[in-house]
Amino acid sequence: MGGAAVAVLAAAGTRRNPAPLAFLLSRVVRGLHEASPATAAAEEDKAGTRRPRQRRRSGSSLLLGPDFPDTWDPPPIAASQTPSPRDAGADYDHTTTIIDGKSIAEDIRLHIAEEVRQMKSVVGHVPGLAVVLVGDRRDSESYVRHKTKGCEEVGIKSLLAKLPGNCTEDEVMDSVSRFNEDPSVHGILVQLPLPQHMDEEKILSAISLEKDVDGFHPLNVGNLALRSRKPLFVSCAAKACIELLLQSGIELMGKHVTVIGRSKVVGLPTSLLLQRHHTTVSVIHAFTANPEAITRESDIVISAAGVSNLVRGSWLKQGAVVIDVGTNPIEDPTSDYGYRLTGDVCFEEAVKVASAITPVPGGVGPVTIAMLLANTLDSAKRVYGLISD
Ligand SMILES: NC(=O)C1=CN([C@@H]2O[C@H](COP(=O)(O)OP(=O)(O)OC[C@H]3O[C@@H](n4cnc5c(N)ncnc54)[C@H](OP(=O)(O)O)[C@@H]3O)[C@@H](O)[C@H]2O)C=CC1
Ligand SMILES: Nc1nc(=O)c2c([nH]1)NC[C@@H]1CN(c3ccc(C(=O)N[C@@H](CCC(=O)O)C(=O)O)cc3)C=[N+]21
Repeated sequence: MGGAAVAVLAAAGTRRNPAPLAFLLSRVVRGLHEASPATAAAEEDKAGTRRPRQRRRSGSSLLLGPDFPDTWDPPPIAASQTPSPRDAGADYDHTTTIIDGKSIAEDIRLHIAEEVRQMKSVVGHVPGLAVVLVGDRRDSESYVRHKTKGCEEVGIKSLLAKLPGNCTEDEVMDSVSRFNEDPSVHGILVQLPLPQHMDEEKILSAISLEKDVDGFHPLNVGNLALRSRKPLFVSCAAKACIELLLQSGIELMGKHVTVIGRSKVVGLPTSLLLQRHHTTVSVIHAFTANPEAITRESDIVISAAGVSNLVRGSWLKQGAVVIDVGTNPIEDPTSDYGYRLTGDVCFEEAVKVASAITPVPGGVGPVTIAMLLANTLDSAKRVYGLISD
């Protein structure tokens, strides 16, 4: 293979296959929805930025928001026969697409901001997201800062309960209860990991099902797994992985996807969500023998193990698509915060083999945060009767 050329998949206009944004909210939100596309387009024209991409048609596989579950329905024949522009495994002169998660997240935030503005004008309220942060892990503090900034950008009210690492479990439970009862809060996220002396399951179970924007509640996970069921919320990282693939024009149906990791935060919900998109899923975990034999057979590899450089170039089939969820802080005294982030994938090797790959940072992370905002908006819409399910 010759040297890999690298293209950045960025703004909508330059995307090879501007797959319609699997967009939020839309159809069932009368009143709110009707004004949305025109207003957003007008604003973006004014700002000289891009137009929103087309919404998915009814009956196709919507991912985000209330229309989520029809991903079980077979896609229209025409769509399924459309060859992917970068069919994984195809023999071609190699150009690797670097999938730009920052840009995709920015698009999503633009749409959310518009919906929030309309919600405010129609019902006089904005969505609210509450985060419970225990301890002072630098990476957790950084993610929470990103969440707060994201909220500010789209007009979502953000609340933070910051507790010391040596606080009691009851104090954390009290914060959760307060947010459960606060009508201005529509989503609650308890930042993980919690300190070791705390019972994570007990604390997460205390979050009201209707405010479980992380999608960790057993009913949400169970409904994600069951055909014909509708979870209220789906894990933000899982949604981010699918959104990145769809936005990059990668056909999912019938593809062999390997997910590395089986946690409730990423691996498990991602493998379940992928099945709703008719992929064949292999799951690799810490006890899997010879994982590289499985990834080498895969059209798409999604890694969420939390292990730097786990996935080497030799683990990938030529032309595979790589989604690197791993976000691993590595000590680095030369960096401002004393650490830098690496993914699970050895990027320098993988970029030579893959047809498309997400970087770390700037790949899955920003889209995960955008999905958290989307879940919070959906939750508020349910409360204010703007969703009919
Ligand atoms: N970018 C983003 O938006 C997000 C990034 N993350 C990042 O994703 C990574 C995973 O997060 P999370 O799921 O919460 O982590 P967990 O530690 O909860 O889960 C890790 C999973 O990976 C598996 N695993 C660990 N080591 C190996 C290995 N050597 N080979 C194969 N599988 C392995 C584990 O297997 P087993 O079950 O057998 O123990 C487990 O299922 C982290 O780096 C995290 O920071 C997380 C959320 C969002
Ligand atoms: N209850 C809970 N829900 C979570 O979803 C959850 C959690 N706890 N605990 C930790 C993991 C990790 N996670 C990330 C989210 C965004 C970025 C992100 O935005 N990353 C940026 C860089 C961030 C930075 O520079 O610090 C990027 O990759 O470009 C990363 C990681 C969510 N998690």
